[in-house]
Amino acid sequence: MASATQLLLSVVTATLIFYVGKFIRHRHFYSKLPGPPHDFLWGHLKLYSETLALFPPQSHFQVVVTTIARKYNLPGLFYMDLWPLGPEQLIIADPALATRYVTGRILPKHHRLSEYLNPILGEGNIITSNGARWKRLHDMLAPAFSSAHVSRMAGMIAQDVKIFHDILRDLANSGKPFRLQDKITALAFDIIFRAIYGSSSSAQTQGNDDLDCLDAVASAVVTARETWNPFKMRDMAHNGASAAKSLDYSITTKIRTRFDALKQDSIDDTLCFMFMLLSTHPDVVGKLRNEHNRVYPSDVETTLSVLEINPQKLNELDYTTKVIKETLRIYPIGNTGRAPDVPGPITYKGKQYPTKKNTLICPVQHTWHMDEAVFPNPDNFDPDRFTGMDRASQIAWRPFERGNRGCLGQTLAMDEMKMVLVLTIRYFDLKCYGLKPNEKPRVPWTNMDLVFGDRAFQEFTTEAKPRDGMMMTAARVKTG
Ligand code: HEM
Repeated sequence: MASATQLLLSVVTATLIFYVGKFIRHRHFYSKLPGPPHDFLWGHLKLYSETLALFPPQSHFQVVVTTIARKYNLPGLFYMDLWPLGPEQLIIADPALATRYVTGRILPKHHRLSEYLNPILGEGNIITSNGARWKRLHDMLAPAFSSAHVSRMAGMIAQDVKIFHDILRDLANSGKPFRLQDKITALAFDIIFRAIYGSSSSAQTQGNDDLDCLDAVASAVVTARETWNPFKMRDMAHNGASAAKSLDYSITTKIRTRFDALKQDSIDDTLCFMFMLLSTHPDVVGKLRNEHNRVYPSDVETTLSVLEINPQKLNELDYTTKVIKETLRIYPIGNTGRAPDVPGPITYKGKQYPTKKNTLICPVQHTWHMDEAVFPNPDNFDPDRFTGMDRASQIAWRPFERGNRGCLGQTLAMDEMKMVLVLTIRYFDLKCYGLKPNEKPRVPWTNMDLVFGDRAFQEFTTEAKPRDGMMMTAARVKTG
């Protein structure tokens, strides 16, 4: 009996020694690497959570990384030791290094992305796949998003955007505040549905069950991520699975892998932030209106016809493109997470930086998009900064990421956002509703919250979303 107890004690002691040894080796390894102050007990966990607490609830981690990079003056590349709650991260904050490592090579997507996104996007989706599976999906989807195909679809897209225009007109007539995000999400869903299946989903006018199911899956996964309560986690897993089952049932007649692309709601996030920024920049709105009046007829019906007949005219919208680019510079919707293809050092400025099999390589666009050295006065919404911009800054703009794993939907997204602006900005003034500007800035690198309150900070759901659905009011622009 005594020997059984001794045996048990030895096993417990050996296990303890093993884990303490592992802990010490791990923390020691990261304490020697470039990064913010490292705590032997907490690694960077405490710093991370203290920095996150500076922001409103559920803020996107990219603002945490930017704050830490700025506070501790960490240019280029640094490590975040979030073990055991998260993988150790190698943050890339230099766009040139991102170009070298993410554009130049196809580093595999990190398994953490699959763990988080697969419950929402489905197993084997293009965003988290690697290798032959990704190649097959990419080759299948790429023609649907080519410039030529998007151009052919422009007329159909314009019709959906016109429905959005009509909805705004009714809202302007009513004067009632509304959640802009809901309206734009339905628009984006209609368009992408049409792009892939060639028919309308009528999400804007009648609502759509598939869209509701998508929302339910995403919201269950996000709630499960935010809670420590095991019962709530279980309930959310159940809710998410049953919404996903309904969705799968509803799309059995459609090609599942293509459906994955529907889960891109990045366009509506971007448009919400664009209208938010425009609401306080009448000078930018004036320039947009001038450009649209120069390229298109003044009335909405004839403009719609031109959009349908001659979609190439969208390429003449130089300033409009800059407005979209500037919005995505300040509010990128998220970033990629890669794993080293072969664990080994990354060479940067002549020095070598180690990676392990599990290291999450994270180029954080937001951090260099808000870097004074790359984009001067980064907190200013200034579309004209893209005029005559030097090559380094041009390449540093990477909200769609770049290279083989860059966004397939970029052309579609840009064209859609241009059409939305063309069919709205000359006809409506949109104003933020219920803003509560902060009295002092939450963090030193932005004053946006002095104007927009906590809405200035993107919320982390599946990507970087607007807070509270971006409540707005619309008013019709007086002509003559
Ligand atoms: C403003 C709008 C958009 C932004 C900012 C954006 C951004 C991105 C980013 C950053 C990635 C890389 C993700 C990663 O590496 O983990 C990506 C990938 C992708 N995006 Fe987008 N996206 C947008 C709209 C769209 C749209 C409308 C579609 C299509 C319906 C789309 C389809 C895709 C696909 C299929 C990929 C995966 C490409 C691959 O892995 O080969 N995106 N997007």
